[in-house]
Amino acid sequence: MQKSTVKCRIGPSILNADLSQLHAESRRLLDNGADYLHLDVMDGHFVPNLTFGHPLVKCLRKNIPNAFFETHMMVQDPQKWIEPMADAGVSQYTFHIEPVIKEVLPICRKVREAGMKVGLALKPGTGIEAVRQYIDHADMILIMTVEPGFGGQTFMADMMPKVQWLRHNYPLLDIEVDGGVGLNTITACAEAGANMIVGGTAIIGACDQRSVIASLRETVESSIHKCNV
Ligand SMILES: O=C(CO)[C@@H](O)[C@H](O)COP(=O)(O)O
Repeated sequence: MQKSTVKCRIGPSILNADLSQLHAESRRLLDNGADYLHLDVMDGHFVPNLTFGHPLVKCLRKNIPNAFFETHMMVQDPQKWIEPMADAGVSQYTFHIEPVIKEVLPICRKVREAGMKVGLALKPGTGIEAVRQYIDHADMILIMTVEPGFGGQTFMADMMPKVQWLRHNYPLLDIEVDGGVGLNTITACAEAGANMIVGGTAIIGACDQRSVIASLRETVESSIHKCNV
């Protein structure tokens, strides 16, 4: 009988794309093999940067009806945007636990009730113990490998023990890494056990997006395969 296992999925972050061409850029990423789109929502409070909100996601959804949309909510008040993002057609609502540490569980419930998957995100300074009790209420844990707020930063390899701990204890959990992930850093992520890979500048800035996405996938799939033989 085939062992059940996690699947590798590559989700480009569109943060550093030409946002005036968001539909075309998103289409191109999906045509080049992306499994989902990672949409970085920043409110200028939780992080010192501002991007876009549910109105833009809704427009994108109208043009791209079928792709899996993950919103990475880098916002101070994630409760506030659950309904608007569900209405905009978001598939997975990934929020940071830091500003809402006492309300994580009710927020997870509300996200599910609104029809979206739940992702819980951890900043680099947040230890895994902060999320442990909520893992069973989430579909995915996002381990940030840069300080959230900007694309193009240096990958923090010292976040890999968090990924390793999660994979060791939760063999079937979706574990995402985000920040500075590209061809030079994917092996560390894959070996630690990440299966959902967010790539920003490494994919958006590539001349050949298809081959970068394929290489990232190959590295992750070969690690998943090694763990299963
Ligand atoms: O959430 C963030 C940054 O806050 C990320 O999604 C980055 O936008 C990824 O970009 P690279 O670090 O891969 O360039």
